[in-house]
Amino acid sequence: MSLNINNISRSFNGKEVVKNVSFEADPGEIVGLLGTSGCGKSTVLRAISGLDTGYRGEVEINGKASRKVEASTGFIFQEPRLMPWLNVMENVTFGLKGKKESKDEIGRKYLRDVGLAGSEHLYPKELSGGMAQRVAIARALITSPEVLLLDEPFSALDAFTKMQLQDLLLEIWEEYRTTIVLVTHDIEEATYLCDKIVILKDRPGRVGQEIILDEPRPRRRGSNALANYKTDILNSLDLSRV
Ligand SMILES: Nc1ncnc2c1ncn2[C@@H]1O[C@H](COP(=O)(O)OP(=O)(O)OP(=O)(O)O)[C@@H](O)[C@H]1O
Repeated sequence: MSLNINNISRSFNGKEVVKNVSFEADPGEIVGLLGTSGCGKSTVLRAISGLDTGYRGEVEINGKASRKVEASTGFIFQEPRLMPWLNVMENVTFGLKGKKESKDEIGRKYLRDVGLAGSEHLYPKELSGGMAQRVAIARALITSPEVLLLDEPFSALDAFTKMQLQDLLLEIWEEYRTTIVLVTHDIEEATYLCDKIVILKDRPGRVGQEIILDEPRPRRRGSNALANYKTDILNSLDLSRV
């Protein structure tokens, strides 16, 4: 599905925090929303998601204006937000209708996809942070979303788990070709994952620059090409001397 974000502005208590933000995501594209803390990334994502409707401007999904949470949209947040009284399988299949056996069969497929086969009966308190976030990814995928909105999904994880889950996200994207909008403040993450990076800057937040990453996958972390993109981003954020 395509996304057209047209001139989104948002004020809270009379203070504008995001101003005239516009960008597009083509079907199957991974678009990063990158910027320093407080520049309005989550505010823009909440407008796209339909969770917030108090903005000016327009969000178009496949060419159609939308101001509600669409069934075709999946969410992954910074914290997994699992229900502690439900086990892994029950958390993942919670939103599905139908008989338990058929729900469990679908659940097993998505748990396999995220590398959690065999963990169906564990409860959230028995999971590591990375496992819990894998459950959250499976829960988002099980509704077959055509758009995935990710708000700093890996920022609470240690560096190694973060890299594993970034690769998992790419594997999943290879299989489902979902359109993805990823909010992040992690420049390495953005350059490793994204086809396009929309840089938000200033207060109120506005689009500073769009960077197209014309770089085939699989990408190599630490490659010169990605380092060059990182320099471009730091320059765009006026952070190259920090
Ligand atoms: N519901 C709200 N009520 C009042 N102010 C808000 C609300 N939501 C966001 N803001 C303000 O809007 C600004 C942008 O917040 P937002 O969370 O979108 O930034 P962000 O770029 O995602 O930051 P971070 O990277 O730290 O999560 C901040 O100054 C924040 O305090």
